[in-house]
Amino acid sequence: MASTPNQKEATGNQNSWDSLLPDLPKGPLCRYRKKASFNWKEMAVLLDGEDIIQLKNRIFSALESDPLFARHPGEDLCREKYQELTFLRCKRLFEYDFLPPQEIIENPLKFFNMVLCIGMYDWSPSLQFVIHSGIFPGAIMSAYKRFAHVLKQASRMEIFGCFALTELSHGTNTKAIRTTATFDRNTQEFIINTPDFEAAKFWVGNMGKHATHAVLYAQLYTPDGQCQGLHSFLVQIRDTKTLLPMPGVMVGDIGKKIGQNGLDNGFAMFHNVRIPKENILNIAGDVTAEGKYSSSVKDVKERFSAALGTLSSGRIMITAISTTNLKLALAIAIRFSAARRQFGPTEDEEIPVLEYQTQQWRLFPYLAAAYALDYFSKSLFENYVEFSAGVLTQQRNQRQADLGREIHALSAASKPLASWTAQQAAQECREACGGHGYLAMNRLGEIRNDNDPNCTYEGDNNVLLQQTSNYLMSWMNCIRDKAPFESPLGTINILQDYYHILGWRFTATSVEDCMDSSVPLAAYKWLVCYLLRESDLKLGKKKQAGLSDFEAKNNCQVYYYRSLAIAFIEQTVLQRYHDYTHDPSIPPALQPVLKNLCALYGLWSLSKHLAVLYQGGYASGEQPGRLIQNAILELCYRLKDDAVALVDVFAPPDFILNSPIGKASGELYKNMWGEILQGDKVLNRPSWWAEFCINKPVKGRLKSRL
Ligand SMILES: CCCCCCCCCCCCCCCCCCCCCCCC(=O)SCCNC(=O)CCNC(=O)[C@H](O)C(C)(C)COP(=O)(O)OP(=O)(O)OC[C@H]1O[C@@H](n2cnc3c(N)ncnc32)[C@H](O)[C@@H]1OP(=O)(O)O
Ligand SMILES: Cc1cc2nc3c(=O)[nH]c(=O)nc-3n(C[C@H](O)[C@H](O)[C@H](O)COP(=O)(O)OP(=O)(O)OC[C@H]3O[C@@H](n4cnc5c(N)ncnc54)[C@H](O)[C@@H]3O)c2cc1C
Repeated sequence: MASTPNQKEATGNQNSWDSLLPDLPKGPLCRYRKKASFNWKEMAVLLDGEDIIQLKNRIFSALESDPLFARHPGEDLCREKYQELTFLRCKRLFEYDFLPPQEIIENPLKFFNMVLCIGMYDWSPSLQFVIHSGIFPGAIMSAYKRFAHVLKQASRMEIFGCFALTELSHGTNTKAIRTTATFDRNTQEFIINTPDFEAAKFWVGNMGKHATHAVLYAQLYTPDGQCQGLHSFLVQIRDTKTLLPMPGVMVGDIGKKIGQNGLDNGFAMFHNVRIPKENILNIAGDVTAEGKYSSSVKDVKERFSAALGTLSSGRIMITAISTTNLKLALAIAIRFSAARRQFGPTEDEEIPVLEYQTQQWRLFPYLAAAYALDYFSKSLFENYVEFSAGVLTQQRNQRQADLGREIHALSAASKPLASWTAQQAAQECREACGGHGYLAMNRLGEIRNDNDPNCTYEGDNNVLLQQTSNYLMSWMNCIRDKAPFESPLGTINILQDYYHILGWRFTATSVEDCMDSSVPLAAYKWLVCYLLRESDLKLGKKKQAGLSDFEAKNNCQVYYYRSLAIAFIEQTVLQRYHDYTHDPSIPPALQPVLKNLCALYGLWSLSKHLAVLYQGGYASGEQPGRLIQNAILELCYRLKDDAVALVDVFAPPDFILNSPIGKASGELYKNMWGEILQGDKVLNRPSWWAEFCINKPVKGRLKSRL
């Protein structure tokens, strides 16, 4: 498989890099580009590999030359028009057929990258496309023999898919979903019903206007009146020839959102809608012709996790989507900061705002996070591909089950980490660009608003973190019993040394010591063990005080379970990135800057836990806190001359980035001015000019006379 995150060596030479990646235009940013310690093209080839770069080029240039994707400066589309355009663009993606199935099978990372490339242009068509051709088929794949024809129809866009789990009154709490699917053995059908409007399916992407078929989650009832729990079904909701609702279905659009308004999120209610028996997606269980429930998974909890297993792929993808937003925002803010000059040491010399310590400290840790999270999301996706291969080949061994649990625990925390990081970064980048950051044409508002739901969909971040902390707590018995244990990906193996690690202390004595990521990594290992111990003690105390399991766990979240899950995922991201950046096969010209990024990511993330490091005795006295702070500032300073080249590595072409202040030339004023003047009716007299010039207000006419 080409272009994996495990690829360690940049292939080729200057000529081959030049043929893959064109030179960037000359301009004010050259000053920084010349000072960079590395060749940005070599770095791009190392991180993505030639194959993925070629795919990206193919997609970007197709979009740029297609009038349907043309950018219209100053245009303000109404929602209806934006939804229509999004659908036309999504349809056009089928015509391009960027990735035939064989290419995806050979390298699934290409699918992952395709979604991100289209998203860099605009998330609405990208998400519409991925819901239909990723989430919808992904959810029915496990029953694929039965549904081969549906997958074929979906691949030709003869039908259009959505994924309908959430209801008006329940989202994260999936056990409380109330839509019912009752088996009728006389007709061999399921009857789908929505008990009342609060159980209407709600928020469902593609359902508002276009979807003809839904993967629908409902409580399965057998003829004996027993509820067999949450199952998924394939249900037709609109006629494929007319797009009118099917009999018994009421379906509509939920209205304007804070972002992603090209995408049609919808609601639906079902009244005695009959679907054939075969339309159950028999991942967790099935019913016989006589109406008896059968499942190869005997444990109810395991059945529940099997029914929700498909959500992990979405959470990994959202980790990458958020990281992509992080990159877009940083590309704009860092290029702006390198070109924008304000104040200076003398009256006649103004310096780029990137030279200011505060600007570096506000932006560079996010730059480091973008590199670390990018590596992590790709590597987790590869883990997921391995897991999926096991599901498709129906492997039912212990390793496969353990791998599913571990990936669930990782993705349930990496989605919160990445989406929150991008959310905070988008705001910081907006402010880092001053007033110009607030101008819609510069795109930071769109990035911030389109990123926002990443914190909520596919499970609310705060609730998902509980899944990760539950997973970590589940190892406490093994730890106490000193029983041997390990996980398939090895992410919890540090807990084997739990007692030993709890005795570790901060030992660095100079800023130079802290320049390597091994320092924050050791601190993180201690932090995870410490928070695990404290969470366990706290839970024990709550239970002893007579609280039920439910209450006890709820009262251990803040400062304990929640912090534990966050520390664990940060440690895991850092560990993977540390291993990658320290691999001897990384080209020597690239290794120093990558190591600086890794150390900065580790120290900056760790600095948010300083209070706990002191509280638990890992750090004491003035020195540790001071050293960490000074090391962060030193690393920011060391990265200053590399920052522009580091964003050149991941910034898409100007047309895709679509931000005058973020263009590669750095000619921010020319670019902004040009765009403003291209706007429709910029210089026109307003159509309501007479309201000022002729119809003068009669002052006080409407004043109350009571
Ligand atoms: C060769 C092979 C090639 C393969 C190629 C692969 C290519 C793949 C491409 C796929 C592409 C996919 C693209 C996706 C793109 C995404 C873009 C985003 C677009 C936005 C769309 C938005 C869509 C939605 O929002 S849909 C609605 C989503 N809703 C949710 O996520 C609901 C969240 N809630 C829950 O998941 C649960 O209710 C939860 C987790 C909160 C649990 O609640 P509860 O407290 O009731 O249960 P527990 O007791 O905690 O759990 C019981 C048990 O189950 C385990 N479990 C739960 N979930 C999972 C899981 N996903 N996997 C595994 N196990 C799970 C849980 O851990 C418990 O286990 P224990 O062992 O008992 O602890
Ligand atoms: C843009 C967008 C697109 C979406 N697309 C789809 C789609 O295609 N298909 C689909 O099925 N769904 C979709 N959804 C729905 C989405 O999956 C849910 O909104 C999400 O799972 C969160 O559920 P909720 O809205 O019910 O939040 P709730 O669970 O009601 O959460 C509300 C608040 O309560 C808190 N909370 C809840 N439970 C707990 C707890 N146990 N402990 C502590 N705090 C708690 C949460 O942290 C949150 O702050 C979409 C949502 C959005 C915003």
